[in-house]
Amino acid sequence: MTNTEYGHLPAVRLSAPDGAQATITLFGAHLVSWKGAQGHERLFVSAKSALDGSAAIRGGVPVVFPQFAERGPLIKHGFARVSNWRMTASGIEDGAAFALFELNQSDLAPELAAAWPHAFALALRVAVRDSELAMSLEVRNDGAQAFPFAAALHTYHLVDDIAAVRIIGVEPAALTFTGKHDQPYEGIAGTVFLESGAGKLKLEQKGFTDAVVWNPWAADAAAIPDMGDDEYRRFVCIEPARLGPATLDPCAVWRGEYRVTPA
Ligand SMILES: O=P(O)(O)OC[C@H]1O[C@H](O)[C@H](O)[C@@H](O)[C@@H]1O
Repeated sequence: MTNTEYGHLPAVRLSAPDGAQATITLFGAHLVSWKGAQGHERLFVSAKSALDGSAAIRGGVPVVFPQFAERGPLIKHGFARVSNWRMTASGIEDGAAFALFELNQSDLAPELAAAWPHAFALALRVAVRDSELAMSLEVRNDGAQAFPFAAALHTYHLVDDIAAVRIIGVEPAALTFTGKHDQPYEGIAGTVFLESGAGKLKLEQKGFTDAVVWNPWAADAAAIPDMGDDEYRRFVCIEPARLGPATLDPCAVWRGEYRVTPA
């Protein structure tokens, strides 16, 4: 693990024994780059993304918690992606480079903590090697009252051309794209395949019972200030999610796991 910067944001770089690398900003515990052993990038980040903490990063793997999108009173997708996390461990395990990031209520900006007054603790583990990205998200309730939450790992997969993308495992037939797509899929089986010009990936999730697939297409992309007009062609979001909201009892822990491997 080495300390680095991503834009203006403090970040850590993980280097696996096989040559794979990852970069994660402390702002959001946001995975912004996963490069295979040959140096090719697998995640999309917009060239127009804010990289100074003024807004969530547009791309990579935003951590969505404790609210999905605008399904509640909090800021869109919750506060996890716009809060500063702490890195609490890192190392090499099973040939992968890993790091652990934590966030709890006392890490939040006062207005964010006031808007969601629950004693929570989040732990995000990211592990990479050439042939695998493994992430887990744990949510713990350290308070005396149950709380509701939603969570997602809002992955922006880098693709050559959205028109050539096929997603298998969310709909009865292969999903292809000819326009805007923004669809939650509740209660999916847990294995999804992404085929694109960049190859075929197997996406596995546990604990995350749902998935959301999003591509804004041209008109919406043009209206998103931190996205280039043509950038929608270069990514598809497939988001392992627990849309719920789920309820977490005092002392209880919820765990979601996510694995990306070549298929
Ligand atoms: O622009 P953001 O707040 O990052 O949200 C980006 C997108 O996230 C999810 O995929 C939602 O389903 C979309 O409705 C939303 O537009």
